[in-house]
Amino acid sequence: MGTPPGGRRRERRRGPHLRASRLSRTGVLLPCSSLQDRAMEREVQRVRQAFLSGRSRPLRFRLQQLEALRRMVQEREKDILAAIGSDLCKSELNAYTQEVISVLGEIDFMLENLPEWVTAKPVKKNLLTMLDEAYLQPQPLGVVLIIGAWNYPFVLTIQPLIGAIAAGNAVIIKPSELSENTATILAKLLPQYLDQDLYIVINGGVEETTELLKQRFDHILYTGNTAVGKIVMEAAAKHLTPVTLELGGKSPCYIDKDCDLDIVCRRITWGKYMNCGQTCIAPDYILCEASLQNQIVQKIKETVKEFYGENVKESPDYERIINRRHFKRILSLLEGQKIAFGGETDEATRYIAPTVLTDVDPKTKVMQEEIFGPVLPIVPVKNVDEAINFINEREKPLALYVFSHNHKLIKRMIDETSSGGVTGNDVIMHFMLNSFPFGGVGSSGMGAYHGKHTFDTFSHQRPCLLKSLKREGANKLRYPPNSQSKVDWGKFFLLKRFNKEKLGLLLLTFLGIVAAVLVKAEYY
Ligand SMILES: NC(=O)c1ccc[n+]([C@@H]2O[C@H](COP(=O)([O-])OP(=O)(O)OC[C@H]3O[C@@H](n4cnc5c(N)ncnc54)[C@H](O)[C@@H]3O)[C@@H](O)[C@H]2O)c1
Ligand SMILES: CCCCCCCCCCCCC/C=C/C=O
Repeated sequence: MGTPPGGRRRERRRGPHLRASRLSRTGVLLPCSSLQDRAMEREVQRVRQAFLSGRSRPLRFRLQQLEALRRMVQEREKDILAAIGSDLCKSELNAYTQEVISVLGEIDFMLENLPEWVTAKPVKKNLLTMLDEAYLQPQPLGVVLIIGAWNYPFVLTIQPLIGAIAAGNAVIIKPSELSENTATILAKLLPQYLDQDLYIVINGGVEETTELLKQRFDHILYTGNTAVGKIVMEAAAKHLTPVTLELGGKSPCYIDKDCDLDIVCRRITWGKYMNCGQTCIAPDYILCEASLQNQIVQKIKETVKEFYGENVKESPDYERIINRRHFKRILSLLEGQKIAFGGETDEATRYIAPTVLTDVDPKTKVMQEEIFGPVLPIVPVKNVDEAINFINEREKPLALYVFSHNHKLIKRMIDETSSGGVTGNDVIMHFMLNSFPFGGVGSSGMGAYHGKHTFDTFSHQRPCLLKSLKREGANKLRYPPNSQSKVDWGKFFLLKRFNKEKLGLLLLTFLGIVAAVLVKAEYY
């Protein structure tokens, strides 16, 4: 079990940390001034120089760095779990299953597949290029910036890093300052295990992030809220830097009448109250027919007792809200609502009990913003058609959940709505399958990562066509002066069409057969 949150004392500690405006890389503290701005520029330059040295590119080096990262996670597991524990009041066991397992799984997956992914892939050729070498070569983008989130401060920062290293990039990692213990441990440990010039951690708050975003990167992957996502994208646009934005939204959960409510409620209770509701893909609210409401409340209540015991506050499996600002924000969402159960709070420890709201009016505040806390509104709808309309009238969510025995209904829900990802008859679990791209759509984000998708996100698929300096005769067809005959040849080579009235038809046909045979021989 990590250190329990220290209430006001911890809040005070976090204040000066931000005001001190420190750029800390391996413990370097700098005064708050324009000197610091230049220091930021120099740091990014230093990383770029390291990238330009070319040493991040060889497969052997990437594999070594990934193995070193795995060693770091294994050897310093206790420190990492303690840091996550202090930030979110999370037990070691929960920190391990919710964060460390995914990181280790992702590293293993990369190590296993990277040799194949980095290999150039031949592409299909046409008649014009049949004698040439044509392939796609994945190449690193350069210096990438990863801005992590605080709610799963380890996995949401390190998982993108794994793919960025695998793709051969240099990386600047900016952990969230809200999860300050994990930010500190990352700044301490990563330089002990990874190349210190290619992969650096910059810690700080809004001021440092703002300064960092003025620099030029070759890709930025940001995880966090939509408002800051727009700031990141605007800053990136100044350098035409591509972005991956892993944002949030209100992920709906539709419960059909035809289902096993005991199981449904157990799964929803797990996904909603895990990490005290601070999960980007947590079910945000429930849509169901009014007749189901009371049963759902009763079953979630029973499950909360089964999971966390009589006294949730004492459970090692129940976390706390990250800070006072978010605590107060969530409390404000309860105003005027019908609390079916839960609702107990404790400001000193930022505890909010698992809470369910019933008969929620969609116009109220709790239905206007992502809750990101342990509050579960139930919005009654007449039927699945109304549920689909309800979802489609709102911003596209990061996740969608639908529970039913009726497979056709689930398929219909998928076909007629949009969201980053979907899990049918469960919640959260699509995050755990690394063959899926993880990301949002519309206001829940753009781009995706996990597994090969992270490698692709941080790579450029470079088309390479290698020709010979011989065979100039065929190339003359495209040089001026142009003629009808050249056009006919062009049609033949590129459109596989030829003018039947023209002489030479027989010759073209013959050539066509020869070319087809050659292409086939070259391709297979
Ligand atoms: N898609 C995902 O994988 C994912 C994962 C985690 C969280 N999220 C989303 O993140 C949201 C909640 O977390 P949050 O940390 O964004 O909320 P937050 O508002 O508490 O965090 C603010 C963060 O943004 C930074 N920030 C604030 N103003 C800034 C500015 N002007 N310029 C640069 N940076 C600035 C801060 O430094 C801080 O790190 C939710 O919407 C959640 O769904 C998404
Ligand atoms: C023994 C079974 C292990 C399954 C563990 C599932 C843990 C789920 C962890 C979810 C992590 C969610 C990441 C967050 C994304 C956005 O905030």
